[in-house]
Amino acid sequence: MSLALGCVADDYTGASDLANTLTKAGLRTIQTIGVPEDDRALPEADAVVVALKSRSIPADQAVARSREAEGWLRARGAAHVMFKVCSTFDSTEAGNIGPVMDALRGDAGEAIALVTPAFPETGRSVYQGNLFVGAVPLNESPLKDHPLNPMRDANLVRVLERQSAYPVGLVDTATVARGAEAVAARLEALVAEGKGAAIADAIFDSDLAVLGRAIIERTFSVGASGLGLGLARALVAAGRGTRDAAGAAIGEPVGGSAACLAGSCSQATLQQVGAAEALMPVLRLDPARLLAGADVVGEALAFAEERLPSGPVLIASSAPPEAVRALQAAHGVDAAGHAIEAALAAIAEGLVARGVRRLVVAGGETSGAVVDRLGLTAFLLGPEIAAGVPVLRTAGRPEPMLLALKSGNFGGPDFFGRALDMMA
Ligand SMILES: Nc1ncnc2c1ncn2[C@@H]1O[C@H](COP(=O)(O)OP(=O)(O)OP(=O)(O)O)[C@@H](O)[C@H]1O
Ligand SMILES: O=C(O)[C@@H](O)C(=O)CO
Repeated sequence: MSLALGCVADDYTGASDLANTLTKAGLRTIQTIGVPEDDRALPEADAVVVALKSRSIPADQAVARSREAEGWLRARGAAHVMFKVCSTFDSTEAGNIGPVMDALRGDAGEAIALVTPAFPETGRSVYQGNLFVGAVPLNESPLKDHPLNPMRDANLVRVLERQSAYPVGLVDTATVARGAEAVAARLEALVAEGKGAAIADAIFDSDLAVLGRAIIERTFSVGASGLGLGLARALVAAGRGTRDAAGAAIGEPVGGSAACLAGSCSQATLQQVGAAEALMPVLRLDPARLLAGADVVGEALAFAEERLPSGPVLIASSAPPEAVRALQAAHGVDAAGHAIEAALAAIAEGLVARGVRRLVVAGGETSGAVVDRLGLTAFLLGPEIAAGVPVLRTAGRPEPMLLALKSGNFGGPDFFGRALDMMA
């Protein structure tokens, strides 16, 4: 395997989002769960996205796991490694974007990391270093109420400088508009100033194409799927891609029953769960009872077992911000989050034991818990359900499954129905 591009993603939904973008742009892409064993046979690929569940763990653990993933990718020919972060820069004051970026940049021998979470396809843009979600700055968007990492500052130069050991500069939109050479020159000027990273403005896909051309000969960058698009376009233009069919085939139907799990409390997911009530039986879990020791998992599996023969079900813990805050006040942010993730993962395992082979999961941390509990190790890319959300087919599992791992903020109100139709 000689990779054109290697990627280390800090959550599983983000990994599938990026793998989807790279596939559509013409790179044969595989998503692995964690760092594969050295003797693991993988299909030929132009790009590999190593998915980690490292966004919300202690920074030293995130750094160690990310460095191991980068080393695996470099050993398979990746000259450029992109650290995939959330398009809404999900992180806390302590990181983990800054600490992981500093470590991977050092391992890559890279003088400066270009950083941009811009992803115009989903309404994420960066202007003068400020991240916008749609028409509003990050700190005025629903991300200000994120259960694990509420985003309270839209200025990413400030945000990243608080997380990194190095000063952070800006490649502004006027520089990007002048093209790849101007961006490259700006990066060298920032290196001379002692900067270790640079937030790059990007509003349109064309800006991301400029950024991809400007850094493709560098060894390391940080971004969301938009930067992945820019890098992929630069690689395909240089003849490094295979222009493979963009996720057209997911192989033979996998059969079995279908189910949906939602752990995301994002505004988009709350709307999607509400819309799903018109399509299928929906069970809304009571996290307070779960944390009080009730057998919420057993009750949910009994609910599902009774109804799965008639069609899909949806089981959700998702709740609006005020309810999330009340539960966290009573039990703690991490304790509440981890307990609910573990419960949804146990429910997923029980659903598969009852014949589910098509599974839709909403939420990055939730997807990570579910995929780890099911012991899934790699995915092939299928067609796109919604921007940033592909159908995934398990690789290496005796009985194949189809999954959709939906980032909390992605997809329209009809997402669950649309996903199930495409996974039939
Ligand atoms: N009712 C609830 N109250 C409090 N926390 C909840 C509740 N339901 C889910 N959670 C927790 O909220 C967190 C949601 O994070 P998750 O990453 O799954 O979704 P997201 O952040 O919306 O998605 P993404 O990371 O893809 O943007 C998880 O830790 C989950 O356990
Ligand atoms: O970039 C995004 O917004 C998603 O891929 C993601 O990382 C959500 O957790």
